Amino acid sequence: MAPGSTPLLEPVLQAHDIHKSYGKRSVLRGADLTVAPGQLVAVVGENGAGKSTLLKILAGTLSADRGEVTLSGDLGYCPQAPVLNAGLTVEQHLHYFAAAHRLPDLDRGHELLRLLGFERYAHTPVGELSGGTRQKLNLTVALLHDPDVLLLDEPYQGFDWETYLRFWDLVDDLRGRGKAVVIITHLVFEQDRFDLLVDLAAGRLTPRTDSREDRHVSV
Ligand SMILES: Nc1ncnc2c1ncn2[C@@H]1O[C@H](COP(=O)(O)OP(=O)(O)OP(=O)(O)O)[C@@H](O)[C@H]1O
Repeated sequence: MAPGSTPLLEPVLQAHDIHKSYGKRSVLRGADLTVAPGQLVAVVGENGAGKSTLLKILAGTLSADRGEVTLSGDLGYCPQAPVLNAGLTVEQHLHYFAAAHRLPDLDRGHELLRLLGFERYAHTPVGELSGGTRQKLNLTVALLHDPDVLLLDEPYQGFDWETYLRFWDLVDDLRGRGKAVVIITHLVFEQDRFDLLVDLAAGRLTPRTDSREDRHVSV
């Protein structure tokens, strides 16, 4: 069990003793994390602390040198840099990813376009979108198959205030439906939104004791 993390429900995501170096640069040195269904977790830390590296390892797009990640259920991952095709429209991305996830229709995709306020760009090629709108599509793609665990790497970069608020409505809805959400954030003012805040420093994760975790797990 990760220090300070005591979910009552079976974890949907567990990382144990994760180590990762880039050449001689040791970034993760025994990072542990346990996430329960419906838990909203913030990963905070200085620039270069290894937050994105950790998320990539949790998402399975980067291998750890040592340690183990256990996931139950579907995963959605929103990386910092959108992996989108500039020549395809927003709608074409929905089709592509819906097919990849074998979804029967685009209903959830269209709902996300509406919720994030960018339906008017449905037929615009990604190469012509603003950075913030590309980020909305990046998030939509991660959410499309309604995954059980969501890993979001600074997901609201470039969002205007209205979209930022809509983003949190979306997260509240996910959390209320038992989805686990792990978010890398730098924004100090939003930290009381989370059930659990973990600090990444010196390659290890340390839960903050003043998080809302106790409140959450007693619900
Ligand atoms: N592919 C790579 N090759 C070599 N070094 C890397 C690579 N990716 C990241 N690093 C280094 O590993 C360290 C951790 O990087 P990472 O991007 O995980 O940090 P971060 O906490 O997400 O930073 P930020 O808050 O600036 O986004 C940094 O020193 C970075 O330069």
